[in-house]
Amino acid sequence: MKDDVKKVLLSEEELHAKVAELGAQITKDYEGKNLLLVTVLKGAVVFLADLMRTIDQPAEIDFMVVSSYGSGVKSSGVVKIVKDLDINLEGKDILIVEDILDSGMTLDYIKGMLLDRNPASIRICALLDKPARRKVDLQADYVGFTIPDEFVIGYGLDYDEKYRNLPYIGVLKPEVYSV
Ligand SMILES: O=P(O)(O)OC[C@H]1O[C@H](OP(=O)(O)OP(=O)(O)O)[C@H](O)[C@@H]1O
Ligand code: HPA
Repeated sequence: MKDDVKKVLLSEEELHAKVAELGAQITKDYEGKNLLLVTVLKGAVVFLADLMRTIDQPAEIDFMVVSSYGSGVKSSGVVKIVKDLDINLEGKDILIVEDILDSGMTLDYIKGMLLDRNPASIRICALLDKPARRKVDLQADYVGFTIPDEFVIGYGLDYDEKYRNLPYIGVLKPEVYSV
């Protein structure tokens, strides 16, 4: 698998150090709150699994599955919910845990939808931020790394559903895309 990788963008060590830093900050900020970590499958599962163990507050977790209508969520911004959250959001302090904020269309839609359910608060924690591709005015409240406009894989992120199990974040060789 590593023969397909052109370069390592973020090593396992860099990822783990940053996740610990984010977890420490979230621990402070959510003292005495009703923290609910909301994750959109599948890309963010690896980040969530690591992050939640660095947060020293009693937290709940819940998952959503979304998919795009027709020509794709990234261009249209229209998202269909395939699996909704199980937990009632009223009074909860929601932290949406995402692997990457790219165009921002997915998160913009999800944040708006969750806001309608009367949570006490709602914030976004994105491991990666690719601001060069943003199409909506949306920023994460917690960002791990700001990255250049390159397609990245690993640590949960996929290309064609593969490479999620790479323990680091890398960039694929161009020939992998063209086969
Ligand atoms: O900011 P955007 O341009 O909307 O892109 C970000 C979204 O794209 C990825 O999900 P994807 O649709 O690839 O599904 P996955 O999580 O199952 O990989 C990622 O996990 C975000 O949810
Ligand atoms: O760079 C990326 N890699 C994988 N999935 C993604 N979804 C949005 N951007 C990316």
